[in-house]
Amino acid sequence: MKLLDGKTVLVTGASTGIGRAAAVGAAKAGADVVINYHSRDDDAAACIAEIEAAGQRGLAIKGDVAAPETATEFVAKAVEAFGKVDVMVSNAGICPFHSFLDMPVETVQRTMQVNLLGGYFMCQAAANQMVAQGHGGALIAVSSISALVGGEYQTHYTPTKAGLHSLMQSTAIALGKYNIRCNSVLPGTILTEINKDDLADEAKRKYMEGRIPLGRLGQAEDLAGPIVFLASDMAAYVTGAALLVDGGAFVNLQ
Ligand SMILES: NC(=O)C1=CN([C@@H]2O[C@H](COP(=O)(O)OP(=O)(O)OC[C@H]3O[C@@H](n4cnc5c(N)ncnc54)[C@H](OP(=O)(O)O)[C@@H]3O)[C@@H](O)[C@H]2O)C=CC1
Ligand SMILES: C[C@H](O)[C@@H]1OC(=O)[C@H](O)[C@@H]1O
Repeated sequence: MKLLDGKTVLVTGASTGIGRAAAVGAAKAGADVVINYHSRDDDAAACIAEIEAAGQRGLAIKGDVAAPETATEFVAKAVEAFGKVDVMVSNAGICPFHSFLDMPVETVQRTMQVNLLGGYFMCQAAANQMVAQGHGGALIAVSSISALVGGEYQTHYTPTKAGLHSLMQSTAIALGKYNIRCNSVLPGTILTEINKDDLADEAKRKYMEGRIPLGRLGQAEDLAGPIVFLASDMAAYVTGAALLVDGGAFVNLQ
């Protein structure tokens, strides 16, 4: 018996990085998995191949999470294909690093729309489906350590991560009566496409590594276990929680 046997798990932003690791991790734990992605057709197809190699069914649906209708379509197509939705992992996100004083309006708006509003509408669409099904479910938002601490070039980004953290707290209250659990994971610095350019700066990368008690930056796969746990019945009494997955970076003051 695997942790997610019989469950249908939806993951946004799963063509690469943390979303892909979560999708493949869910499949390895026994779930059928439907993924959303924005632009990387080949990577999305490769993710589905990994899901199928794990012996599970997979389906990729392209769409921009910034548009509310992407969420309702994503959930509807998942139900059409696999009959139900048990878990929504709202992961899609962007972080175009930029200084505060000259931050372009469009960059702020796009970051808010993708990261926060995209997460809101995805969780709302999944929750409506779960309520209609009548047997509970789990929402998991990929927030960030950046929900708790700031970043000089992330003034448009960190509020979206704090917002997702807060969204899971409020939805935990709103949806508890339906046995829908709502939690967030708070990754630290994880080596993915989102920060490839930022961490190409050797000095910055070394500095970030030096802040981490476990002595290394994270890999996308480091998030798979925590996400599978929160999706599973092992976490049946966990809701409104936020799980730091940061190698200890947050607690490392001195
Ligand atoms: N890496 C890190 O250090 C940390 C990351 N996070 C969060 O983790 C999440 C995943 O990031 P990560 O894996 O690192 O980054 P990646 O850049 O590797 O992956 C981002 C994923 O999001 C998708 N995506 C981007 N924009 C949209 C959109 N408008 N609609 C649908 N999908 C979209 C991308 O799709 P495609 O490639 O097809 O365009 C891709 O699948 C983000 O929310 C990020 O904020 C949190 C803390 C730390
Ligand atoms: C993209 C950044 O490297 C990454 O994003 C986060 O949310 C983390 O806090 C890191 O800053």
